[in-house]
Amino acid sequence: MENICIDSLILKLHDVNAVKFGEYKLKSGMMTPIYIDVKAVVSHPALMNQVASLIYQRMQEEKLQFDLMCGVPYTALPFVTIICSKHELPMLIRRKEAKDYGTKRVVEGSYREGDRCLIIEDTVTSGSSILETAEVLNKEGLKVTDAIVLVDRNQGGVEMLHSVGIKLHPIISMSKLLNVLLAAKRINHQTFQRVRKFIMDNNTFRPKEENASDVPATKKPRVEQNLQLSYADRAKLPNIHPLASKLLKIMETKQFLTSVCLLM
Ligand SMILES: O=C(O)c1cc(=O)[nH]c(=O)n1[C@@H]1O[C@H](COP(=O)(O)O)[C@@H](O)[C@H]1O
Repeated sequence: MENICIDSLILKLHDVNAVKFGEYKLKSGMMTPIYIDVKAVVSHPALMNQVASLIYQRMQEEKLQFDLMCGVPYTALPFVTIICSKHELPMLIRRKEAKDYGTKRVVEGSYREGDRCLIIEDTVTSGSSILETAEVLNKEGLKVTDAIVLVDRNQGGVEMLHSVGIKLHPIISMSKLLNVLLAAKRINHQTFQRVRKFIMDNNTFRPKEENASDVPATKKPRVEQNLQLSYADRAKLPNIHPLASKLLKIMETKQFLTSVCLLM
């Protein structure tokens, strides 16, 4: 029953262009062949309600204990509003920037020190956006132990958040999404394999002991994973030094010319 529901939701998300294939830039700066654009759902009220119901269903299945709910700004806000209004649950709004007038608050709503706050997010890649919101809530004296996400891109967000004591509960995983789209012939085998490979090659999480310098893994992809990329792809990596990028581009051209010479 749950599977049927998730499968049809994935197809509806694809119908409204909330699942995009092409070349998109992630928050980390990395280029991706797939982008989950949950914002597209806001113009489809029936789908909005369905997503909100699935999030609520997940909260119940996991028997999550909390005093308040908060969405990661901005896409998750309408879903949290629907859930909190329908089930009469208290919610908080986290501001991205503090106001420089009025109350100057970064978290709007009523809460007490020690209250448990459940975080809701639309898409997770590295988990850094959820962590950022959790840190803001922690500074206000709130506790965050759990978060729910509509789409987990399977790129290390669950593991990263686990390492800081937050349990992430994904509703749709990237692997499930790709399998459903392939089975429904919404994408072909080539796209399926290309996106799957990108996801597998670009896990953003590195455990603490490996990450000795404490640089976030999102900003420091695995060297061995990068070596599997072509020279051209390595030249496009977000934190590549401009000189290294130039050299890699030259190497790509040289490799191409060598192949042409060999063919002649
Ligand atoms: O930039 C992203 O990583 C990203 C990928 C995607 O497919 N869809 C998407 O909405 N995002 C954005 O990236 C955020 C999650 O990335 P992390 O903070 O790395 O987990 C989301 O809050 C979105 O703003």
